[in-house]
Amino acid sequence: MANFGDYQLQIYLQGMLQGTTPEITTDLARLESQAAGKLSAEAMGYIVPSAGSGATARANQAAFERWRLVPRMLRGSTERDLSCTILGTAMPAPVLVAPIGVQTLAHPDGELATARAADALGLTYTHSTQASHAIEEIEARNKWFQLYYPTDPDVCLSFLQRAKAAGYAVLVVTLDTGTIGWRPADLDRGFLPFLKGEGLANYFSDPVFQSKLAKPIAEDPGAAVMQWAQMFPHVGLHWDDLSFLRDNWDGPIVLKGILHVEDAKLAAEHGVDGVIVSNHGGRQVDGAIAALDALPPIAEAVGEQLTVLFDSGVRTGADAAKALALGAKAVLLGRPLLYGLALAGQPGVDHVLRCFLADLDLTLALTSHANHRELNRDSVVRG
Ligand SMILES: Cc1cc2nc3c(=O)[nH]c(=O)nc-3n(C[C@H](O)[C@H](O)[C@H](O)COP(=O)(O)O)c2cc1C
Ligand SMILES: CCCCCCC(=O)C(=O)O
Repeated sequence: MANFGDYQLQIYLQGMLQGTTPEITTDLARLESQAAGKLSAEAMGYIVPSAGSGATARANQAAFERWRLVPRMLRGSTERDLSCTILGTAMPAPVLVAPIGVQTLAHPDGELATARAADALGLTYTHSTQASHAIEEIEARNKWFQLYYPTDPDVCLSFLQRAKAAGYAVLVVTLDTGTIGWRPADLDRGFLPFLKGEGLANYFSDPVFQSKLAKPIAEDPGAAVMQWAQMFPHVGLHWDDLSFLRDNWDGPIVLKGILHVEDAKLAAEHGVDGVIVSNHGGRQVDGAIAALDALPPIAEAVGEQLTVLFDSGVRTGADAAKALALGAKAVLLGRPLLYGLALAGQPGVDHVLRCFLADLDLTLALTSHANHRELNRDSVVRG
């Protein structure tokens, strides 16, 4: 059996034997500056920054710095097994592709490339409601659908039915983006891709959405964008609204954007199957708690009842190992994949995923773990 860590040896050998080095950095924290050379200022302004002063994104990084792994010795395994089954989806590693909208901002192939790269490794790809490609266009064996719950129930139902028909296994309902956060980098440029009609593929391809327009989209695209702008903000969404999803989606439901332990308990009471502890990579509430700091109490409170997943600021194998030790069953990776996409399309995403999996695998090897399930609260200390 091969280990994900073998990618490290492959890179060394290519350097030594063929004299070639990776075109894309292996340091995921440096990807951002490398991608900056490829992306327009508008795209960088949308993708990279966080809400407001950036305090939440900084807090995410600081929290990972505070927690430290405590390596064990002499109990490791030559072969590591990172496989797991999350909410019925078999995965080769506890790593998923986070839902990311409007990926054609980064590369013309957008979500098609990201999904293919994930699929080639057997990883799960999560498709955003705000994607540049429609639900039906995604080819991946393991795919989950992320819902931004539209205010129009007919359109919402249509999304659920389309996702089910297209083979999406799990519904991820994002709760932290009832409306867009205060994002100065975009505001200063007056730029929001959706208002240019980008990232609306799921809406524009939707027959129910189309039926609500006075004219076909091709004849009046501006009116279609405005119709979307009416349906997207949903700050009035309430716990009671989840029953509509439960009634119309027969697979697992995961709530994304949970940070408060009471909300995690409410999630369990409302019959969902999992939560993603996330602050949206710091893009929504400036000054919010670091996602990693929110994880331990939530995992403790609902970890037995719900599948607890994690994202926001994960950049290294050590970051993933810390989140897993603190109670997450798997982590989702966000911006680094978009940077890989910007740099080289599908092969760029593939490289980033392989680097990340290799780093996680080697972290387990070096801390004497045969698999990620052995990580627990004793594997970390808070500095
Ligand atoms: C450009 C961009 C677009 C995003 N679009 C979505 C989206 O459509 N739906 C969603 O639930 N989260 C979205 N997210 C948030 C990610 O799913 C994830 O929570 C976040 O990126 C994790 O933090 P990280 O980027 O630090 O890894 C987006 C993030 C970025 C950077
Ligand atoms: C009108 C805002 C839509 C945001 C959708 C994409 C997203 O989640 C992001 O963080 O950006």
